Amino acid sequence: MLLYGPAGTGKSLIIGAVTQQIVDLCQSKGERFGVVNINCQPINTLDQAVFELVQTVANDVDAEVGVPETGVSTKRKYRRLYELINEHYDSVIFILDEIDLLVGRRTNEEPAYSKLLYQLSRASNTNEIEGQVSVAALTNDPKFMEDIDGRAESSFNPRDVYFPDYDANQLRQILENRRDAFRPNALTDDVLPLVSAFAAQSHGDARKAIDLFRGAGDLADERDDEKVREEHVRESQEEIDKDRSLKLIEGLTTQKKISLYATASVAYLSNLSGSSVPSPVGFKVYQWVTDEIDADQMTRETYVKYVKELSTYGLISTARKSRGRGGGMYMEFTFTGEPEAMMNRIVDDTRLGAIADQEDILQSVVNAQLREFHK
Ligand SMILES: Nc1ncnc2c1ncn2[C@@H]1O[C@H](COP(=O)(O)OP(=O)(O)OP(=O)(O)O)[C@@H](O)[C@H]1O
Repeated sequence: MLLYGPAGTGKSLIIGAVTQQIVDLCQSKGERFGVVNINCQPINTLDQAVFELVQTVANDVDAEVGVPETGVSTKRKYRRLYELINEHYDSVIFILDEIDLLVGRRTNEEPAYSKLLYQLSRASNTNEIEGQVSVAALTNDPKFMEDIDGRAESSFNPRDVYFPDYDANQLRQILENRRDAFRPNALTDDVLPLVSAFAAQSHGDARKAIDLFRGAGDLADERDDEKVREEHVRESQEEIDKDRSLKLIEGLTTQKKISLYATASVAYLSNLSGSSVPSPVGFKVYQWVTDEIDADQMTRETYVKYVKELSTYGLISTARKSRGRGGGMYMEFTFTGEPEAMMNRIVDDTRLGAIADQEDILQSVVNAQLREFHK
């Protein structure tokens, strides 16, 4: 089977629940049904994946692993895997969670997941495993099968099971079952519908819906409020959104980070009221910062382009302004979130740390430039 769909739509949960039912059913008939479940995310190579499978089975049946992790061929590991399975199970299902992440080390070779799927799904045909073999591959990637080798595709040839996003009703039912995480009567009536509606609107991910539900509870708890109310849900959602946009910053190139940092510092360190940043001032501060840390210096157009780009992430808004007759036009940047939080996020991982240590000087540069601009 190929279980695919976006994150948090219940793929792992459902395959776990269904196989548990099969295990129980088989047990009542005196059959041994093995469930061999691994998550491929931390695994780098085919060899490690096979070893992980051996370990998982050995653990489950309380047997010796029987092969060393390194220093023997992958073939030996497969052999040990089949040996353990033949000894202890009548039939088996391999569950390979996050299968698309098992790519292996070499780029121009058949990916590791393709080889693994090929081997496991044909192990029954080749009699390496004596009983029935099922393979369930779980992935978020709808195009997963496109990268599978033709040979693997014809032996794996899965039945597709698609897991769509949950809608608000489904999320509500899922959360209903988690009411017991709260004290009796702690939830006001609008909390569950609101969490479900927010979660359905933005992603349909049960894991995130549960996080939001818990976040609202945490907030009420921190404030010693008797009940969890709508406002706790809204604030908790705001926190999550804020954190998400800050995370975006981490992925920016160094030049974009410097541009954003300089602009944010004008908003944060300005002695003037209001935190909008005229682009000529932002650019002067940007030049000062690049000089200080000895980084390349882009033109003013590029600087403005970089900062404007951030408005597409909703971090800032931009407006065109006129300096009055004969003064020309400039852009004005206004931060939607806290400029200080952005600056902190940036210095976490760049050379800009050196600038953060001289905030006094930066502040005087910012204010000198602002005075100059408004003269
Ligand atoms: N139908 C459901 N009923 C109750 N809880 C659910 C349901 N679906 C998902 N959950 C909960 O949501 C969380 C995520 O589910 P799960 O790990 O199964 O998703 P997934 O589709 O495998 O996601 P990923 O691709 O991110 O691994 C888990 O805590 C799970 O218990």
